[in-house]
Amino acid sequence: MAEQSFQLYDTTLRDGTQQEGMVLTVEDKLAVARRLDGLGVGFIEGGWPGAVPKDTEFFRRARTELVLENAVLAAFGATRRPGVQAAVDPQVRALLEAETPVVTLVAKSHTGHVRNALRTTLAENLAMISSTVRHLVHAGRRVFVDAEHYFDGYQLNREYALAVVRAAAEAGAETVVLCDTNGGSLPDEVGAVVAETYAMTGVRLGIHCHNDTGCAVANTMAAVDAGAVHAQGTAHGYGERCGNADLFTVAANLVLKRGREVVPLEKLRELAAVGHAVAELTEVPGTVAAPYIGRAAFTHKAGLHASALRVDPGLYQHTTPELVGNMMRTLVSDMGGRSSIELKARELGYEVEAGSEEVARAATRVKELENAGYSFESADASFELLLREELGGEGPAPYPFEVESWSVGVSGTHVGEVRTEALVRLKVQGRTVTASGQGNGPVNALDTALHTALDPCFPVLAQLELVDYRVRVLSGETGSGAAARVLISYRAGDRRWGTVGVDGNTTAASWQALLDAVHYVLLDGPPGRAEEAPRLTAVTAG
Ligand SMILES: CC(=O)SCCNC(=O)CCNC(=O)[C@H](O)C(C)(C)COP(=O)(O)OP(=O)(O)OC[C@H]1O[C@@H](n2cnc3c(N)ncnc32)[C@H](O)[C@@H]1OP(=O)(O)O
Ligand SMILES: CC(=O)C(=O)O
Repeated sequence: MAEQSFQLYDTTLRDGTQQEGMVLTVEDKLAVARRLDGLGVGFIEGGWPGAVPKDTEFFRRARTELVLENAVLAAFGATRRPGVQAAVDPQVRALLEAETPVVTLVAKSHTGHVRNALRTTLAENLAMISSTVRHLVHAGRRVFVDAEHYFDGYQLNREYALAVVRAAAEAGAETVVLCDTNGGSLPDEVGAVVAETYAMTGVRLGIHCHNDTGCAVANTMAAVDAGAVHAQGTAHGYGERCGNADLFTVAANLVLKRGREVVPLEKLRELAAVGHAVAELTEVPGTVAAPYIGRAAFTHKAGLHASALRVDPGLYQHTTPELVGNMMRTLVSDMGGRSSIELKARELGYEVEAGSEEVARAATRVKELENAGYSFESADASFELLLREELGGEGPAPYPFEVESWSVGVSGTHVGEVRTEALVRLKVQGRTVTASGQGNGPVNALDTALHTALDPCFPVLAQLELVDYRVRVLSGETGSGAAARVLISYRAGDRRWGTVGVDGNTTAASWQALLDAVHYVLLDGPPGRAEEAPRLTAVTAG
């Protein structure tokens, strides 16, 4: 196929919203469109005006509220109904009233669908495609045709599927997009059908894949390799049933693996940020292990991986994370060794060497503690405290307060009122401070009491916000017989970190995790962490 300009086409706002659980307001859709435009995608399909009232409203508001710098807006809809003129078909009129430069028409290309779903003749379906495309082109629209069920239709009746492609192109469609609507095709089949279709029609082809065999991205890449010059997808692969091809993965693959700059390289660096922003807006998170942009995409847990990564990150990474706005991370766990500790320590800002005794001690302690039920993967603050103890070389760091005692009481009344009260007794700067706190449970009450006691002396603690609390019962899983592991997540400004506690008693495990958080902040963890300062000096400064 001769070199043709490549189109990256996003259908998050149409096919993406066909995903179970995805409900977007017009405001959400406008915001998602702005983020995708910022990424530099070529086309944004906004919805189906005339069919979905919210989408009609989206296109109405888009005229004044959506200023796109990169993308061209497309309205999606069906060909005219059988036996009706395109000009008077209300849905075709709604497509024109959306006033978008591009209209994408879904058209049947599978004879079974024409006969059984549309309940019309094969000839009338071709006429529906031709007349609708001509009508829209005549009205000044660029028209793309999504040939629905193309791959299944091609297997059933190749001549008819090809006739649909020709009819659309001859009527003026700019691109005919071959759709694996049921998502059941495999890459070799998709590649072969795209190549044959191009060889027999010479029409500019696109690809739209669903993920029902887990092959939507692979099928899209196979289609591109076979000559498709327009690829459709959705953010995070959102979409009907198992979803669509993930547009973020497709974009990164095309740019980094095929050298097709479907988005500029500098925009690709925003891929992860755009992915997270879209997930926030839709409230449907992408998967942690999503290629390129997932939190785990460049995260390393195994010790042997860490040991090679110290020498050369390319040894366990297929590309450079920064190219897609991601970063390499190391997890500390019982599956790591000294190299994992070194890499994690460096990530946290400490200059250490895997060969040092301190690092070896930290690695041993992590293995022992994890065997006793701790988990440091998401408790980076607790790990940093452990590391500092080892690097300081003098046992526990000198915290600026001591715990004398703590207690929690839960009481109830005959009318069902439940009261939880915590009492803490601390030695702060030479004085004994007693404080109480109430809460909706023991952790909340202890947290309140700690803040009441400490915030007046250490105002930085006021920024510490407990955002998540998880408890896992460990019966029989650990060497020590400990019963509960508590993980607490905190936020201060835009920083997040976690702590861990393990004990036979859930409240005592929670108290450990709460104390770690306070210690961490007071030993110059976030907030107010001095990024530039060598971390080790802070240990001795206490
Ligand atoms: C493969 C895809 O994902 S394409 C996108 C699919 N998206 C959607 O369906 C979301 C928006 N859809 C809707 O709001 C509604 O289904 C509408 C407005 C399109 C149609 O609503 P209704 O008229 O109430 O009918 P219903 O939802 O039962 O759909 C059946 C009708 O659509 C027709 N139809 C089905 N596929 C097509 C098509 N590709 N082109 C034209 N008409 C079609 C059927 O022939 C049937 O028409 P009939 O009632 O005149 O016999
Ligand atoms: C058009 C479309 O969404 C499909 O065929 O899957």
